[in-house]
Amino acid sequence: MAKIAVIGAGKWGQALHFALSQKQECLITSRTKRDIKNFVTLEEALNCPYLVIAIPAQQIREWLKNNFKYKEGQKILVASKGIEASTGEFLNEIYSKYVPEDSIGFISGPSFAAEVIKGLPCALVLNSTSKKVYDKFKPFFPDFIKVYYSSDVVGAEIAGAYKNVLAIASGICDGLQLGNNARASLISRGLVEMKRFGKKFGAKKSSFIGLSGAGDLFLTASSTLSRNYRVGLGLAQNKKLEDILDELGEVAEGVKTAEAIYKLSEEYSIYSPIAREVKLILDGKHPKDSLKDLLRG
Ligand SMILES: NC(=O)C1=CN([C@@H]2O[C@H](COP(=O)(O)OP(=O)(O)OC[C@H]3O[C@@H](n4cnc5c(N)ncnc54)[C@H](O)[C@@H]3O)[C@@H](O)[C@H]2O)C=CC1
Ligand SMILES: O=C(CO)COP(=O)(O)O
Repeated sequence: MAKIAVIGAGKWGQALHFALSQKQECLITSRTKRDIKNFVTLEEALNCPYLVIAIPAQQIREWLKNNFKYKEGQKILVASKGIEASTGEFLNEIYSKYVPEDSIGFISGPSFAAEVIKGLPCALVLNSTSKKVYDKFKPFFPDFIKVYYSSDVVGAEIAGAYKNVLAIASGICDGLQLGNNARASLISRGLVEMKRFGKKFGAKKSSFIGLSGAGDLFLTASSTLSRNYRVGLGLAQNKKLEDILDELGEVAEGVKTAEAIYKLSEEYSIYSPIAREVKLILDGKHPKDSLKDLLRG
């Protein structure tokens, strides 16, 4: 009987399923039936003692409410990266109503699904307030993934969510052909910005200079493999957001997360100029006007 199951068969769920199938049998489930080895019903997946949940951040609250009942002893790994836009709540806060804190972990770090599913090497961080969660999940991972431990759940979550917004900004920067200097400036100021934001919520500085922050930011903000970066490219071409997202056909968490960061920054008086401009561009501001405001500010 399989011990571990992935919930959500999007790009990341499938890549994690591939990775976690290297050393043991791993089940997978999603809303619609897929032709994937070891695809099972949701009920069967939920009976496993180890679950990896890879559904988009904005859908998690509803999904938990409708489908999830924690079983004593279960360990949960959350693979999503985003902040809920309607409430500004972090994922660990949403999950805390369903899963005991010592039984849940959050994965972060640079990891394009398209490379993981080819078995290319990468390094991730498993963030949990309980090291036991890391000790339990680590043996499931294949040799091509190095998994580090951190207790900074909030820092990892903020870094993973914020970098998606910065990747949109970077895509806009490249789409406008502003050059390599501009992109490097944007990324490094973005790193400072996400660290400042994280500090307000108790995140550790080290998470931002490590894999969860700089690692994932450098990756996502400089590659067309990133959906968020591609959203930025589209915005720079004055395409409508709706059309960009339709064409993408996959989730770009930065779109909703920009809204969440904007709201939280207003509420807590945090200076977040890049995230703010991304939110305004998503709402229709011209990217060139944003650029002028950022350079002036
Ligand atoms: N693709 C990647 O390289 C990586 C993605 N992530 C994160 O993983 C999460 C999922 O991303 P992807 O799998 O890439 O997105 P995707 O767009 O490829 O797939 C999303 C999946 O979630 C499912 N889903 C959507 N709404 C649902 C609901 N209400 N109930 C149940 N399932 C639902 C969809 O059916 C689909 O299978 C995101 O938060 C993303 O930021 C994290 C690391 C890498
Ligand atoms: O989080 C990711 C890589 O670590 C994936 O980024 P995108 O969602 O922008 O493709």
